[in-house]
Amino acid sequence: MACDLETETIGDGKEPVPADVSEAIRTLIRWSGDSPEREGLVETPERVARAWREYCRGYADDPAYHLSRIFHEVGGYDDVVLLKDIPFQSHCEHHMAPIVGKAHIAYLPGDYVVGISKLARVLHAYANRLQVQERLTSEVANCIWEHLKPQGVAVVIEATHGCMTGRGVRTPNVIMKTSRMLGVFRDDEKSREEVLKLIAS
Ligand SMILES: Nc1nc2c(ncn2[C@@H]2O[C@H](COP(=O)(O)OP(=O)(O)OP(=O)(O)O)[C@@H](O)[C@H]2O)c(=O)[nH]1
Ligand SMILES: [Zn+2]
Repeated sequence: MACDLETETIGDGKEPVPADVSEAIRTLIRWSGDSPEREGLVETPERVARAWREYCRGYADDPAYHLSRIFHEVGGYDDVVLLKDIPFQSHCEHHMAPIVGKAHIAYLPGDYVVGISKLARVLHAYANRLQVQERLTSEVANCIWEHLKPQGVAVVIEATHGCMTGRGVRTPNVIMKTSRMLGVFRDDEKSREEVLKLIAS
């Protein structure tokens, strides 16, 4: 599969769409109450199919790859590194509706640090899949813990779920918050309080 990890596109955006995928989307349009033969909808099945390949590009992206280039020399820096307010989009695995939010990723280095963009890349590699917020939070934290081997990792995610705002209970402006603490941030209350304060600041 052609996946350019730098620009985060899949193929050239014009790859052929299998006939059964287009037909499935035509069926969905009919089920929704419209006609797939209507002029404005004729090319929609292929557009939707390609859009979904793009929303789900994380399946072709190995999160661990982004943590394969780590640095030993940090000039004696031994305090928390925080990447705050990283915007992301995902889709919930129950309704395939948008999850939109921001993530905060912090770690206390052990022997290594990583280029900060890589933390956001790990997030997107997992977010661009069908998800539940709890698993997304855990997967990001576990990946950093396993591959960067820090003393602690804290991942906090705040997001709104389209399946709650646009359908179902139809309750707007509700934010779901999840957090996953590992190492020192899990075991030591003072360290956890410090990192949460930094995230909230
Ligand atoms: N814990 C959790 N729940 C989620 C997430 N995304 C969506 N959900 C919920 O998943 C649940 C699925 O419930 P079901 O009863 O199987 O589906 P449903 O009948 O469409 O539920 P309603 O949304 O209440 O109409 C809903 O309560 C959603 O709000 C998530 O990331 N984490
Ligand atoms: Zn949902």
